Amino acid sequence: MNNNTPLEDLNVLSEERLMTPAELKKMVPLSETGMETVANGRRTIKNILERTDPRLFLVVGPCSIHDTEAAIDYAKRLKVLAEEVSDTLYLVMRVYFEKPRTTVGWKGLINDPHLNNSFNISEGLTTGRKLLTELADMGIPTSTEALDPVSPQYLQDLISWSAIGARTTESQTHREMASGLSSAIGFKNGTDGGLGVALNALHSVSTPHRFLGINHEGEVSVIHTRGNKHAHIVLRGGNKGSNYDAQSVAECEAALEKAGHEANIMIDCSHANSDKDHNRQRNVMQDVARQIVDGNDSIIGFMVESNIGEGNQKLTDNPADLKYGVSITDACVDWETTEAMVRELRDQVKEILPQRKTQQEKRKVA
Ligand SMILES: O=C[C@H](O)[C@H](O)COP(=O)(O)O
Ligand SMILES: C=C(OP(=O)(O)O)C(=O)O
Repeated sequence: MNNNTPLEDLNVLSEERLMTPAELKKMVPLSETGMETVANGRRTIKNILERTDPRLFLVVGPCSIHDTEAAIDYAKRLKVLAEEVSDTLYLVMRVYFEKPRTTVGWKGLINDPHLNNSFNISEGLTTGRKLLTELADMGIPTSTEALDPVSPQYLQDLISWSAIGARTTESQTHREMASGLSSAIGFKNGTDGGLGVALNALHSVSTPHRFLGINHEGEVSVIHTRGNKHAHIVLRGGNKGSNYDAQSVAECEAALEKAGHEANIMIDCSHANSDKDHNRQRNVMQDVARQIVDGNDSIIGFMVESNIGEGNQKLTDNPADLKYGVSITDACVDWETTEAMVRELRDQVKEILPQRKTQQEKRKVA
């Protein structure tokens, strides 16, 4: 029991002390090889954003990770595909442990690693860190949604690209947190499709902030950030429809220019851009690939929700009944479709890569 007055914690049931970030890192350290993977992943993405690398990067993988064995299985396939297309595309695996829910539901592996409302967050963080270190050892660059403002201290040293989701792009807490992240970061447009919140986020995140957080020893601290200079927008569609078409992309470019931001746009093929129909992700990618072939040079990457098996499944009272490699959050394209989509994109874009480089060089000179 604590010594609080009867006026405090009226809605708090209990508290448990968690290991510190330093303790978890000591227990699950990052190897030299893993460190190289992360450093190389971050550098490559930043080079793509800065246009010193003409390739496109793809954030591709499960909507959420609930089974680490299946995640390793997926990663092994991705590694082979990544090498095959590496002349044109840079593949980064989606390793999402924290899910922002519209109302309520399973909030991800960190919050409830046993999928049964036992909420063993300490185990969730440990399992998540172990998976990320294993992936880094395999040479797989990873990405995640930075949702909880405390968890980055436990995991972000393993991440090459981060997202701030549509539900939190407008949140000051998330913009402050992102201003201190070491990876490049994508801000989704709002759930209503509005670009304004993401444009404001790009302004905010590039600026230094002072805010409350924890340090590596787990002590409550005032965090003073430098500002993140590698932030960009992610178009994911909204309540009123999709926003990946050429006109929406042109409107986004104009809005970025007016606000004084780099014209760097990632297209999320899923979410409201696919109307949550996983099969439509392929059409979105094909349409956007055509825009790139036709000369668009503001699109720097894609997001795809992909898994071993197609679609999704409901999480029931018996997690042992779950089908292997199938999402328990948003529906995903299966592995075979993922391969086909990635190869199709590579084949289309490969031809114009030298031209794209020239356009980028021209832009740098201008
Ligand atoms: O990407 C995942 C979901 O779209 C997001 O977490 C919202 O999910 P929900 O509407 O099922 O809660
Ligand atoms: C939750 C996600 O997307 P959004 O924020 O666009 O809904 C996601 O990418 O997992």
